[in-house]
Amino acid sequence: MEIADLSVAFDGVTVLHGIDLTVARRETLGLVGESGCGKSVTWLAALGLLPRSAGVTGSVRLDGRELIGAPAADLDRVRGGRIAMIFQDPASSLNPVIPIGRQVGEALALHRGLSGGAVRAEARRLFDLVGIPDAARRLHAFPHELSGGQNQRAMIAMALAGQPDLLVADEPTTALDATIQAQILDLMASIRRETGMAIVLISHDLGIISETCERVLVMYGGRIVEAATAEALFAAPLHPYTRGLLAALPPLEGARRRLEPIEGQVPGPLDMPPGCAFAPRCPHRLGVCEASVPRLAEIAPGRLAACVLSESRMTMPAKAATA
Ligand SMILES: Nc1ncnc2c1ncn2[C@@H]1O[C@H](COP(=O)(O)OP(=O)(O)OP(=O)(O)O)[C@@H](O)[C@H]1O
Repeated sequence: MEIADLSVAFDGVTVLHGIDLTVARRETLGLVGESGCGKSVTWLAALGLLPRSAGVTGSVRLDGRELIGAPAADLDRVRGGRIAMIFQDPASSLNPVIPIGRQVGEALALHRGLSGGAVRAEARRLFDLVGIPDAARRLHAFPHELSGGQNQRAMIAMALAGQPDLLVADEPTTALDATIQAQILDLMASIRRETGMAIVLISHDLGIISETCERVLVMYGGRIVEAATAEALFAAPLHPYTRGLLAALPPLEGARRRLEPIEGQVPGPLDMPPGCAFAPRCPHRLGVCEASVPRLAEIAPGRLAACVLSESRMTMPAKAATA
């Protein structure tokens, strides 16, 4: 999937500013950033799921075919078929008055053209695959009869019904407790290994991203501010915002240290500063940062950052760069 110069405005106020990103087959891509930075809007816009009133410009291509402005019937085939999306709160995404088996069955009929016994057999296979115990009985259950973790597994089963090439998971485990969270992430990883589908994981949690994703995009103020492999990003983050996110994370190993919060708050779309959106919170800001928006530049192969200081950071010893 190739997204180019994707922008979104609500009531004339731009919230997403020219996003460029690609997702390759079988890849796991993480999208991270604080609340309101545009993670969800990027994907809702890409899949044509925003309200009609939203102004969406740019290009979203799947295997070269443009999705922005594509006929509704084409988008219906893509959504759920080629690309599936799961959300934070399974209970609000599932229909509360329809047994979950039937909801999975509808997806199987729509995207795979199955009917009758074939639907029941495949729904059961999918429930087994996502680890819902006693699948035959649970297919008849309503969402309120299942736990949060089981409902999220049912959502994943529904997402898999169309055999998608790409699964976009928007905070899929935020509503779940820590052990169930780990199980759901393991489940997604094992399904990816089996099916070869790509996964885009949207999360505000860098820990989850580091464990799950090969490549990471960091978003701030409706823009991508850093892009790198997970390994490079966690070893030596370039953008001061990424460094701030990492400094605010409790270390799992080594000596305990005081966590450093990022002072201030993410600016809303109406009070976006004129230059770099992070400048008002940045401990290293220069005059130039407040004057113009820094370009997302390739600092090294596969490493992009939108910060005037990132080039010099790249040449600094790692210890100084992360300080
Ligand atoms: N339907 C809408 N109408 C108006 N503004 C919206 C709408 N949807 C999102 N926004 C605004 O777009 C911006 C980006 O929102 P988005 O939901 O993409 O952020 P996010 O990074 O996914 O945050 P979160 O982690 O809280 O979901 C925010 O300022 C939000 O208020």
